[in-house]
Amino acid sequence: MLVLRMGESFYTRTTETPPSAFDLSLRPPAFSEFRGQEKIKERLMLMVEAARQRDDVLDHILLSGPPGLGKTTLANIIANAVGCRIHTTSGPQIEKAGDLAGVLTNLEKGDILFIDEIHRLHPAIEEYLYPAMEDFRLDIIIDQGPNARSIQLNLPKFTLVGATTRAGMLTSPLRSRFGLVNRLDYYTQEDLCAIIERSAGLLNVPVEPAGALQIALRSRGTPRVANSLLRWVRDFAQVRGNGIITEQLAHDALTMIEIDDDGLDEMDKRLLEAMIYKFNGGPVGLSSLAVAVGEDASTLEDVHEPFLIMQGYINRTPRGRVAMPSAYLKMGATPPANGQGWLL
Ligand SMILES: Nc1ncnc2c1ncn2[C@@H]1O[C@H](COP(=O)(O)OP(=O)(O)OP(=O)(O)O)[C@@H](O)[C@H]1O
Ligand SMILES: [Mg+2]
Repeated sequence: MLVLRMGESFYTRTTETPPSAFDLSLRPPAFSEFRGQEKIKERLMLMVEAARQRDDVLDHILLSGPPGLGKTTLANIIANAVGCRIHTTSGPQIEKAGDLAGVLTNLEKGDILFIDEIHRLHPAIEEYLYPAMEDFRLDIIIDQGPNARSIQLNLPKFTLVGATTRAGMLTSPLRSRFGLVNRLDYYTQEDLCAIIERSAGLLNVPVEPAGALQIALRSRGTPRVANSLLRWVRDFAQVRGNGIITEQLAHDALTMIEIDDDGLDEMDKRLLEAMIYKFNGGPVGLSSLAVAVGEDASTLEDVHEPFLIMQGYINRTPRGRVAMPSAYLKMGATPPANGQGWLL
């Protein structure tokens, strides 16, 4: 139950950290410009079409996956496709039940409520979401003690789009209330090349296909990384070249910021180095690794680890993280002959 004291008012805080102008200008506004994630796109387009035919509101949608793969972008595309307003907030921003009530009572029929980092919602607040999602109802208690009165607010039918980098941290009651759960995957080189060429077009920078490929190879399967590397290469091309992004120029530009041919950055390499030399290949716990490399554990888990696991450099076992043979080779070390570490 939501408890509001008399005189306390609902208020909305739907302002998340604004994305940079650069991000906004490159964000595809429609499904037709959103490259890759074909299965997810197809499902979402079908849902939008079905709702349109029935003149109904979209079912709730969960988008999960590592940072920078397009969750926020897709939420905005969905809102554009249904032609409704999108209200954006995030798990940590909804501190009190009143915050949620403020957000929910601001919605109009068909609106999209986008909750980023939904896994960080407070469990007590999550409970108010259940009836809101299922029956479009909010149960509120006004005042306390003998004056307490219960009020039920009917909400307009809305669509909740939740985004999370940690689908595993969502409680099952919350997860089960989403009609469609989508997990975004890392992008292929081909898709990344197309995204880079599109962004380059918007930025008015000529890019040769081989130049785009050099950037794509180092983008860790992530459009956000691709766009920020492109921005750096554009600066480099302007100052050190003739403005055109060729293969050689992209290579020189990316070498200057120490991103290797496999897209590993300094922190990835520090992580592998620590695993191999400090922890003898593992198994090692996440918090020990975080201390060893001087990085926040959740950043390691959300950003670095999924990519290193996908590339086969490390593995996650019940006893901790272990370095795989390719990690040893990458760092110029010899994998242990007895398989200690990675075979555990
Ligand atoms: N499929 C795509 N095609 C073109 N550009 C894309 C695509 N996906 C993402 N982008 C670009 O990548 C950037 C990051 O995407 P977005 O902000 O949607 O990621 P996110 O999954 O919400 O990340 P986070 O988990 O950090 O919030 C955007 O600026 C957008 O321009
Ligand atoms: Mg986002």
